[in-house]
Amino acid sequence: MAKVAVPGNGNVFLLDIEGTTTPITFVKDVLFPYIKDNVQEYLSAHWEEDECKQDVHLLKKQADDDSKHHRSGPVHSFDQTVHTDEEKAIQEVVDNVLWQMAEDRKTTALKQLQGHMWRAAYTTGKIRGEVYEDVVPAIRKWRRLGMKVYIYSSGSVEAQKLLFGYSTEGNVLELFDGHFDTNIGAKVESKSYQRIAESIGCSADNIMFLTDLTREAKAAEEAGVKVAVVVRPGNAELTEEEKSHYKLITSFSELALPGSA
Ligand SMILES: CSCCC(=O)C(=O)COP(=O)(O)O
Ligand SMILES: [Mg+2]
Repeated sequence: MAKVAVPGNGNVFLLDIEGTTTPITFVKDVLFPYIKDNVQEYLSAHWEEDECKQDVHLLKKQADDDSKHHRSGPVHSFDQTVHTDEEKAIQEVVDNVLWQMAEDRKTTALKQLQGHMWRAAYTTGKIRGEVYEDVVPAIRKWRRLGMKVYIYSSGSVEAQKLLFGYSTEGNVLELFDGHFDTNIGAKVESKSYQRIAESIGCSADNIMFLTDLTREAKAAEEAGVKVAVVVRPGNAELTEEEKSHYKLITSFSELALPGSA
C-alpha cells in the first residue's frame, strides 16, 4: 500500500484507541464483559465510598437528562432519593449501566464508572491493554522526529492511562504528551477538536487525527484537523464513497512524515 503523507505543517498526532491503537475485540470481548460481570458486585462493595457516590451521582444526572430528552424507558431513569432499600437502588444503577452498554453509549458518566472498575482488573494483572504491534514503534519514531502525540478516546482519561500503563507492550505511558476524553466534548462534534487544538496550543491543521470511525473523522475535518481512517480487522466497513474521500491506513507504519526517509 502507498504511504500516506502527513501534511508538512502537521506536528501533532491525535489518536483514537478502539479500532485504532487497539483491537475492537479487546474492548468488546474483554473490557466490556468485565463490567457486565462485575458491576453489581462492584457497586455493592464500594457504594458508601466517595468515588462511587460521585460515579452514581453522574449516572443519575445523565439518566435525568435522558428522561428529559425521552432517550430512555422509565426503568433506566433511576431515582435514588426514593429508595431506602440499598439493594434496589444498586439494581437500578446496574440496569442503567447495562442499558447504556447495550446501546454502546459513550456518556462521560458511564465511561467514568467503567474506568474506576477496570482499575482493579489491570492492577491485579487480570487484564492487559492490547495494543497493535505497529503502534509503539511508530510512535517512538514520531517522537524522535519531535512530534507530539495525544490520545482522544471516549474511554475516560483514567481508563486510557490504565490501558497503556498495563499494556501488552509494558508501561508505554511515556509515549503520550496528554490525554483527552469526552469531558472536552463528544468525538462526533467538531467543537471538541477545536477545543483540543486550543488546549494543546496549536492550530487545528497542525493536528493529524487517526480514527476508525468516519463520523469522528468528519467532525475532525470540519474543525480543520487532518485525518486518516485506520482500517483494522473487525473495524466497521467503509462505503466506497468513504474509501475514496479519506486517506486510509492499515498500519501506523504507512504514514510518511515530512522530512523523514
Ligand atoms: C480507553 S478505554 C476503553 C475503550 C472505551 O471504553 C471506548 O469507549 C472506546 O472508545 P474510542 O473512542 O477509543 O473508540
Ligand atoms: Mg475508535
